Amino acid sequence: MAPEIPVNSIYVSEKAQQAPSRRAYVTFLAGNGDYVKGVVGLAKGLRKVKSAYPLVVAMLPDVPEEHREILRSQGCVVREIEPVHPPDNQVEFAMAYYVLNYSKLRIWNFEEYSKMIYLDADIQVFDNIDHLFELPDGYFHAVMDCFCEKTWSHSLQYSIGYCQQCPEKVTWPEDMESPPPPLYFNAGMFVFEPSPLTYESLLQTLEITPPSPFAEQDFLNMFFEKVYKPIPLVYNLVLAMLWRHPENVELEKVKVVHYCAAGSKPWRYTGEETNMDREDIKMLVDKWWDVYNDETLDFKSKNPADVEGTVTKSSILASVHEPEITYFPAPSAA
Ligand SMILES: O=c1ccn([C@@H]2O[C@H](COP(=O)(O)OP(=O)(O)O[C@H]3O[C@H](CO)[C@H](O)[C@H](O)[C@H]3O)[C@@H](O)[C@H]2O)c(=O)[nH]1
Ligand SMILES: O[C@H]1[C@H](O)[C@@H](O)[C@H](O)[C@@H](O)[C@H]1O
Repeated sequence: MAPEIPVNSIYVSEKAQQAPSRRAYVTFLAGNGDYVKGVVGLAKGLRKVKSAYPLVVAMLPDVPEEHREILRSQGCVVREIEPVHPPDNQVEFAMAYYVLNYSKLRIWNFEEYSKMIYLDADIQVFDNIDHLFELPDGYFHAVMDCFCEKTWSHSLQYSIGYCQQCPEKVTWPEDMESPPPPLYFNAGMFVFEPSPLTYESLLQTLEITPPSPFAEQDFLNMFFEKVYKPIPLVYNLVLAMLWRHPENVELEKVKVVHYCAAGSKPWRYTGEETNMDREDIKMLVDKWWDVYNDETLDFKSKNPADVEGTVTKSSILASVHEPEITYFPAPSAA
């Protein structure tokens, strides 16, 4: 059950005036695996679209120093965070490693920033989205998710074929005990205001909230239910939308692509998984690589001392592997 959270309880800190210097993008990085490539791609993507704001990388202590160095050399602001653990519970996460993502809650404590745009490391920005910093404070802005992929098979929505992307196709049965679920966002991209009070409230609420399959995504949906404001899907194209709801997608207008469908992470892409052989997917994966491989997008520091160590960047990146989870025990299945 969602707690009652009136709009004014999303604390907007007094310091949260919209000074441009206090705005930033923020992403999350865990482990010694290959998601660092996603962050490098994202940093270069933001540079390509001439974003005016820095990219902060909130990272767990298990990110190795050489990966931190790569990110600094790409102009990122490296911020170490402590892991956040959900209360013990027997839950089967949609993907076992989703337990890591509760640590994202730490970004509400980045109070030197007044407004931030969170982007997962498997996101690429193909058009400037700086204007989203102008969205009104006091809300949680994000794109509505789709419930049609197998990762949703634990849910009632999936079992009856209901999706909020096309609520008239399979309507919510009248004889259902519960009302249709509230609008649900994908937590790979959102606009928010850091605030120590919201941060404390998030952590305290987490302590009494049992974990659930989509980990922090479910939790944030519950916590911010009353202040959630959907934004157009061009700001976070969840790739499954291409085959589940093509009528809702105008691909040429999409600004932000989220490579979250199984098999779609560009740096692991083989084309073999279901739906990965589609022309639109191949085009989007190629587009990601074009940005990643474009050396003209590498950060050019004004201070030569800052770029020390960048010579070995390519060789380090070429050798990074899929992540090993070192910080959290694997969650037990229900
Ligand atoms: O080993 C890892 C695993 C994940 N991540 C970070 O965690 C993010 C989320 O992981 P995925 O991108 O693999 O997850 P999905 O896109 O499938 O996840 C969706 O559901 C998750 C539920 O926990 C989160 O809400 C996430 O933001 C949302 O897009 C990554 O982008 C990355 O920033 C790492 O740094 N290292
Ligand atoms: O929010 C989720 C998440 O991003 C998963 O990675 C994806 O498999 C689902 O389709 C999506 O609804």
